[in-house]
Amino acid sequence: MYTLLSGLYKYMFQKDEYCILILGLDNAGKTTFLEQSKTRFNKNYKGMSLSKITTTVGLNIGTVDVGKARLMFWDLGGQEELQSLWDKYYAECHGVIYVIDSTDEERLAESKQAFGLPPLHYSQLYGPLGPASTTAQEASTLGAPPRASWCPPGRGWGWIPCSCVDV
Ligand SMILES: Nc1nc2c(ncn2[C@@H]2O[C@H](COP(=O)(O)OP(=O)(O)OP(=O)(O)O)[C@@H](O)[C@H]2O)c(=O)[nH]1
Ligand SMILES: [Mg+2]
Repeated sequence: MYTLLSGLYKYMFQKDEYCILILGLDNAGKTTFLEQSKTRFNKNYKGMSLSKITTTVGLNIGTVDVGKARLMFWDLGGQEELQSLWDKYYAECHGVIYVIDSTDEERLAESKQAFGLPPLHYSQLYGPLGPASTTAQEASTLGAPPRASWCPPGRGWGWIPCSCVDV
């Protein structure tokens, strides 16, 4: 009886958990995105002032509940010396959000290079990365690498222009 009830409870209330990496160059807006997501989706969360966000050394972890899903975000530091740590998290994550500051044209090439990691890293990814929301051509215009080099075959991907400040 206990097993039955606990199974029913889990079915009704337990959320599916997914780990999402937030990557991108330093100053791209990763932590701002995480703070805004927590503020927007977590009812009782009192967001910190965006002006108080400083560069991330290590990682920030944030949880956001969306419907029956619990998203555990890992926001990693984007400074060059920290980028070598990114691939240590791929095997554990279900998806990646790669943040690019599209107004920082001088660093678009650098951003593309930082994400254009060897296919080996990406083959460790599993789970859908999200619905396709734009074409490869549009992505390419903004400096994103061609899909084949950064998204494993059969995985979903999307390209979503947004602002994390004017929301
Ligand atoms: N205009 C504008 N500014 C933004 C946006 N997102 C972030 N910023 C600003 O960009 C700066 C850097 O934001 P962070 O969130 O600290 O960047 P980060 O990617 O976490 O940087 P690291 O922790 O160093 O890797 C801050 O001054 C933010 O206010 C945005 O959507 N629009
Ligand atoms: Mg940060």
